[in-house]
Amino acid sequence: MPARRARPVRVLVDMDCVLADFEAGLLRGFLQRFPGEPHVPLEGRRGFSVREQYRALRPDLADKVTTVFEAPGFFLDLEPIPGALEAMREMNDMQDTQVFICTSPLMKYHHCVAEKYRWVEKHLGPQFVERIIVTRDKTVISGDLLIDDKEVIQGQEETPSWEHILFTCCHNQHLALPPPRRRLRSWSDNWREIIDSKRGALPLDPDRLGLPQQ
Ligand SMILES: Cc1cn([C@H]2C[C@H](OP(=O)(O)O)[C@@H](CO)O2)c(=O)[nH]c1=O
Ligand SMILES: [Mg+2]
Repeated sequence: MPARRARPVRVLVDMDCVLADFEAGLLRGFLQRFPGEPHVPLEGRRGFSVREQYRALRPDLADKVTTVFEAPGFFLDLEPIPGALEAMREMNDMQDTQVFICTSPLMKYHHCVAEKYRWVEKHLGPQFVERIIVTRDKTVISGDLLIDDKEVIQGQEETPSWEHILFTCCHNQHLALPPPRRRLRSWSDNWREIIDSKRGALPLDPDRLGLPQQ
């Protein structure tokens, strides 16, 4: 039997609503900017798109809420999700584990992209800046796991290499996931077990088994 070398588990971690608290920042910004207008409280959020839910509340609110997340400083000032920074550091130090931050830019990318880089440098340091992947299409990025709050992730690749782990967020917490789909409820949940569940599927490492190398 040809011996194959083990490869690390590659984990792609989404940024907004997984590392950075987009939803809380958005609500805070909306209330500051439009104090007299109706808003959607976090416990009332449904569906990925903030814009669509504000549009349903009142059509002109769609453009108003958009000005909040397109404003300079919005992405840079987001608070980290509880436990996210510690989890990323621990994951990055784990043996046989590769961590990447896999994030999509807004179509109006002007502030968003640079601020995402600055946010990572500020909260996680320069070694994580090297791990940033910015893409509008996450299906073409290869990995074993993608931890992401967006319910459905589609793109050019119909069968992405990763398993999508839905990270729980106010807008997706009520969704019933069809099996075998898995969730990570927060960074206090069992992310280590989820990573380890991918190790069994990897080719065996001959060094560890004491097998001759080829
Ligand atoms: C417009 C919008 C963007 N975003 C986030 C998702 C993307 O980041 P990420 O891929 O890091 O989750 C980014 C660009 O769309 O902004 C939301 O989470 N909700 C929204 O309604
Ligand atoms: Mg996200």
